[in-house]
Amino acid sequence: MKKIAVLPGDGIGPEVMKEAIKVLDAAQEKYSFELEYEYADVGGIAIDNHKTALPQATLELCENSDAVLFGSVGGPKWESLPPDQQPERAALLPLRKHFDLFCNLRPAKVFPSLTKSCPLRPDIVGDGFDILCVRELTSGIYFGTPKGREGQGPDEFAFDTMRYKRSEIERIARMAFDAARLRNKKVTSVDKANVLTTMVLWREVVMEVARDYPDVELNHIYVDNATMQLVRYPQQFDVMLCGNMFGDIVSDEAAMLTGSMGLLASASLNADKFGLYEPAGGSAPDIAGKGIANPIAQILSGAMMLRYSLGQDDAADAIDGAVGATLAKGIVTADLTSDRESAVTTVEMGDAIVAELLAR
Ligand SMILES: NC(=O)C1=CN([C@@H]2O[C@H](COP(=O)(O)OP(=O)(O)OC[C@H]3O[C@@H](n4cnc5c(N)ncnc54)[C@H](O)[C@@H]3O)[C@@H](O)[C@H]2O)C=CC1
Ligand SMILES: CC(C)CC(=O)C(=O)O
Ligand SMILES: [Mg+2]
Repeated sequence: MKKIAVLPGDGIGPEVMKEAIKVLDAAQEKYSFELEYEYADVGGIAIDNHKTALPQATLELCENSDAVLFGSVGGPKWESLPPDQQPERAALLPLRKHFDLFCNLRPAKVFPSLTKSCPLRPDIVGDGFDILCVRELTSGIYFGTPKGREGQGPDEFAFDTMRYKRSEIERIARMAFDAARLRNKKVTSVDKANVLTTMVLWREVVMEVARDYPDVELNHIYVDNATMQLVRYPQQFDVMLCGNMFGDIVSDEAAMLTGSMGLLASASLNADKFGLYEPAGGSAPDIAGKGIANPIAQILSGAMMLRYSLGQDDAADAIDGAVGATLAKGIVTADLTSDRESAVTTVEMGDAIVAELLAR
């Protein structure tokens, strides 16, 4: 029996988490394994209930679990709090740091039946693309110190520090090259080495690591060009290796190119392969509570958890297959169609994926 810390969080988090658990329950039934779920508050709901975004009990639950399934945190209700008490900065970033989850995998792949939902022109999207964004998650400008605000009036200023250690770049680069070896053997390192000193070091270290992977092609691209090339010709990319901030931005763009933010799952792993699994998107306050959020990113995050932390590859493959087959039947949530009348709800999408999984 494996223990899973389930942290639904805020906004659409609890809605999509319910569907992911439903699918994981069906997978257990079909593939005869057992998961024990323990739920805990995180983010805004934890501020409301426990006066802190990351209660000690939640952290201890994660420490005592085999994996963490995370929804999303944050929203307008908590935006007026001091920045360092807001859910994203006070819960998600500390969780990532605490478990040293430096490797964030975000696979953006077009489901064949969704080429119509892709915002690119049909002649550009063609048969689709398959990109793995490998994002450094525990360093860079999101974590560098000092950061702060000083002064007053027109002279008031604010600053963040972008900092990367050689060892931090090396370990994420190795993850990217290892991943590329199992795919199409191409790494594109996204940087801004023409301007940022940290990115000069980034490029140097990536080139050094590349020497150990002569079978993998390495390219470098500046981040501004990368975001443009993604919409011009996404098929040119296999593995995109990014620092923390550029990976955050590039992966949202890649998600939308597959049809919706609600499709992009992610795994955040440490060196021991302990993982936190969450959709790449946020709490989507604009649609929260309406029952229309796409649960697929959360469901596929559950599948990634089965694959990377729990050794249930067959069940993970079956969930991936059931999602693809459901979409292929034309069953889509509102984010994937302009014909809102035909869209299914969050719950109906979860039910359809469960039915497909059990029928396979
Ligand atoms: N990992 C996390 O917990 C993250 C939390 N956030 C937080 O979430 C809040 C909202 O952030 P936004 O910038 O608006 O980004 P967001 O990703 O929550 O939403 C951006 C757009 O994508 C849509 N969207 C996202 N997920 C969807 C889904 N599953 N189905 C259908 N549509 C979906 C939303 O409706 C919205 O129009 C903020 O407080 C932000 O800080 C943002 C990103 C990650
Ligand atoms: C909310 C941020 C802390 C993170 C984010 O946008 C992300 O990880 O995609
Ligand atoms: Mg983001």
